[in-house]
Amino acid sequence: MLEQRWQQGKFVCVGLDSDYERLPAIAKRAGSVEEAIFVFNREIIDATHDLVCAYKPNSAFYEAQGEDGLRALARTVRYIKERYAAIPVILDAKRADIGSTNHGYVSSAFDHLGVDAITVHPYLGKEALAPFLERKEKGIIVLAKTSNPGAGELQDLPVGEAREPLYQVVARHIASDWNAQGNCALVIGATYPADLAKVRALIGDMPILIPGIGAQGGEIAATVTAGKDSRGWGMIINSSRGIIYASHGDDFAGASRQATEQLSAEISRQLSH
Ligand SMILES: O=c1ccn([C@@H]2O[C@H](COP(=O)(O)O)[C@@H](O)[C@H]2O)c(=O)[nH]1
Repeated sequence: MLEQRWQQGKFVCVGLDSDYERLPAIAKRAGSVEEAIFVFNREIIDATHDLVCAYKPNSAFYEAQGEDGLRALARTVRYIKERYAAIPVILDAKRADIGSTNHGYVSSAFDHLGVDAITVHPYLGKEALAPFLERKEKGIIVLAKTSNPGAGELQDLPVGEAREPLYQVVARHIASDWNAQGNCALVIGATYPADLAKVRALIGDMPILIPGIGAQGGEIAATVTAGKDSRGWGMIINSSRGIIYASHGDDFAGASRQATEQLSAEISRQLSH
């Protein structure tokens, strides 16, 4: 699914981090919390669907609203699947536990919610993540170097005989060993372009989900230079707040389209250099 989108020059992932408290008044007038979040998402999806390579709802914003939020998330995923079936949906939930518990996370995300991919953290190791990794028709996107300022506290620690930073060890393990089904990808923050380049050199053409553009300070030019694969593809470049809150007025959907178009055009410009 991603390759089809990349072939069309689409690299932007719209992060549906729909925080009820930040929704424009016009969306809140839709009624319940569930309805407001769903309507907000639907308008943004309808306004951006032809520009994106993926949508990425972050489960935190939906869980925060209890049952209303969870119903809005389920309706949002269903809406994308029914209207825009070619667009992958990534659930950003950063799951992972011992193997037996992971079966529950897998059923919840893939069988009930119906998303195409999920983010997980690697801390419990390949054995524990087997229930995710075995789902060869789904994408398993593993955190390697996150975008936050404190990411290096653990992720940069030198490990093993070669004293390699931990995030590089994680990236190599996943590319060489965990990816037997060809369904893995990595998360590398746009805020660390030098590390992004190092990881790209280690993992070949494996996809990378790249958050941290815009609100967190990541720059497009450095991200594209460091993140593109040998085909000039391989990037899922996420922007959440920069797109969905581009306007807080009645024109929020149009503004989200404009912000997506701008980001997409900037990525294309960098790719053509
Ligand atoms: O390293 C990471 C991993 C995930 N995220 C998530 O991506 C979006 C970023 O939102 P912006 O508003 O574009 O900053 C959000 O859902 C994060 O939880 C990340 O930022 N960094």
